[in-house]
Amino acid sequence: MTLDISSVLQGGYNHPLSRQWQSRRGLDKSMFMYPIFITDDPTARVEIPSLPGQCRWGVDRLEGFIGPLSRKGLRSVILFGVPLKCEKDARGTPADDPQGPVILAIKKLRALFPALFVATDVCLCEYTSHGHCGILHQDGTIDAAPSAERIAEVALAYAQAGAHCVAPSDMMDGRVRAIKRKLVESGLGNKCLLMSYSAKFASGLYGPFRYTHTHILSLSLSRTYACVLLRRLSLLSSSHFRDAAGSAPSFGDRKCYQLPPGAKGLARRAIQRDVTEGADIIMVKPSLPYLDILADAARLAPDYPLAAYQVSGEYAMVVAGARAGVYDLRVMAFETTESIVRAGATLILSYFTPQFLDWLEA
Ligand SMILES: NCc1[nH]cc(CCC(=O)O)c1CC(=O)O
Ligand SMILES: [Zn+2]
Ligand SMILES: [Zn+2]
Repeated sequence: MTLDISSVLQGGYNHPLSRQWQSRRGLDKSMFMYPIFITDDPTARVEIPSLPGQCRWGVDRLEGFIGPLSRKGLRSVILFGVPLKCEKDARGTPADDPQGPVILAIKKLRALFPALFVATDVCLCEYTSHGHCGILHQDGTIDAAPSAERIAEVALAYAQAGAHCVAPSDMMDGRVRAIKRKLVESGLGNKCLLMSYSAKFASGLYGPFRYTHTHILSLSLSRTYACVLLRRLSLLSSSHFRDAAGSAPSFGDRKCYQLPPGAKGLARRAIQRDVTEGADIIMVKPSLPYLDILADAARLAPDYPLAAYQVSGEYAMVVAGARAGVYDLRVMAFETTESIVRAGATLILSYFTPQFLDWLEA
């Protein structure tokens, strides 16, 4: 029996919030999905200097952190694992460790906040020894089929732990179909939403995010590949040094899977591909430099909710400009967000979410 994943629609509107995302409307609280960083020290609350106002949180802190936001109208979060103590390997084994921070956080948030929509970023880079988002051939290039399969396995583990939504951010070929298939086969096809980072560009704007994964400035990360040390010698500019202990690859870059900034055609093809592979929500990332892609996505996939990720570097830019006295923070947070909605987004992944809960208070 072949599995017809294109017949499965219910996963996309199983939740009251995902039903709201089906229609286009003006800015409101339910459009915001808040990205939060969960680390493996249960009591941690560590500020992230490059992302002012954002912290890495331990699971024991989630009640105190999310409780007040939930009372202000927070509807959804997306979880990013920041493992700092685990043993990383070539296949990203800790990604679906039942005792890992993401799975524990899913369970905790579901139990504490029944009305909160819990999405999880799905990627291997935080958990692989080489820091790439997939599984590699001996020569260091991406091995597509096992990468998609492994990512699907991790997504399934998050869905089984109770995630309402799994969101693959790796940009591996075939992973949307692999994930959807696994969800359907496991009886979760009509329960768990698949939000695909469909058009994710190889952007300089992920800098602060990679820094969120930085524990100590250390050069002792991965020694799996012979070329690493050699390459590292040429990568010791301050910015690469900073990335070195985070989720940044220990050699090479992500340009073989994330899209080149000028590649409108590839972005359009990736969006259409993910639609046919069974995505329930299409995402464009970053947001502001790619509003044309967002508008294209709205035309290419008019029948789908459309997400935009205003990424760490965009947030940092808005905050930095405000701190430098260039403009008012609130004015620019609204202006950038409104432009994203105008371009066609029905939901926004935003580090400004807590502020908007205050600002949108009627
Ligand atoms: N797959 C990892 C991942 N998932 C989300 C982001 C960026 C999020 C942000 O910058 O806010 C990244 C960084 C990257 O691809 O290098
Ligand atoms: Zn990744
Ligand atoms: Zn590569």
